[in-house]
Amino acid sequence: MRILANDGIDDQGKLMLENAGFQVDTTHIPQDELMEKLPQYDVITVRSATKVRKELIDACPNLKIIARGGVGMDNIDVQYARDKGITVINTPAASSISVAELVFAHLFNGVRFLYDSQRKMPVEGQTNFAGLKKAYAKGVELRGKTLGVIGYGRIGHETAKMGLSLGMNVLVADTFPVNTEISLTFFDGQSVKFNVKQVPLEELLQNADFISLHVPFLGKPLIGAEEFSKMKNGVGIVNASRGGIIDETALINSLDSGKVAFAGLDVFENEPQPNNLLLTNAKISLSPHIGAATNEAQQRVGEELASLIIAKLAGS
Ligand SMILES: O=C(O)[C@H](O)COP(=O)(O)O
Repeated sequence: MRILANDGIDDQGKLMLENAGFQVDTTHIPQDELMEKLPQYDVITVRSATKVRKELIDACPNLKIIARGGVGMDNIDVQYARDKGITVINTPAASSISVAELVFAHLFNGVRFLYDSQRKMPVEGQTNFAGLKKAYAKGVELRGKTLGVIGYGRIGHETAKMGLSLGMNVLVADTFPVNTEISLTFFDGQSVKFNVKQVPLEELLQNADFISLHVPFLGKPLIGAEEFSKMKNGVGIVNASRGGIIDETALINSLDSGKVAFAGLDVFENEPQPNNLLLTNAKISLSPHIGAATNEAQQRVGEELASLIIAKLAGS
């Protein structure tokens, strides 16, 4: 059995697959060469970079598994592949903590203007230290503020948990009723139970000081001009889920008007070449789709993928 790990796989996961007798190839094959080369493989593992669309699936009649190391499967024609008898798997839980931590990196960045101060500090060796100190004197604390979590799946849950740990009040909005109880376990093993409050989206928009999005992209923005108009003045918003969930033009307008104080963006409508107006906006904290890009998350992803592939192919 040959496995193409086209967007890489953590060493431990690779080793597990090799120990199980699979040949694992980690050489990246460019998208336009996959039609020709993928038919030699039984399994392809991808992250979000490689697209596995209908034409590619049709070109690989012997493909047994498409394995997504990560959560979002919008780069794969999942139902089409399944209809052809191909197993499609992902690792929905492995990266939740890492994504939630990135959300807070953006939030801390936002409330203390780090995204802007880092751009301005090294001005040709002539940093206006006192001026900058004054410019960034009005930071705010997260503690005691209200965090609105839109989408309460695994990552939303982890984000809510971190918010509670920081002493934030947490509102969640989801299309389904959710279990609002959260148990926080500390290093000494003690657990304390807290509750988030589930509210309609509109109520969340009106009451949250900070908003974090954790929903899939369903073809049109969930947050546009109308939603921004309902938010508190000076709200901070973070999107580490999928590009397109926030209408980027509406976001820029809301930042310009001061309605939104700052945004943290890990994902963009146009990846890998986001709109330049976002990249150069002084009120946006930026990262290049790295929510799951930690050693720990990628190790968990690799091990989980390997286990799933081995379980599926064992004996076949
Ligand atoms: O859906 C995901 O798991 C995240 O967006 C991470 O995507 P990546 O594996 O391409 O970094």
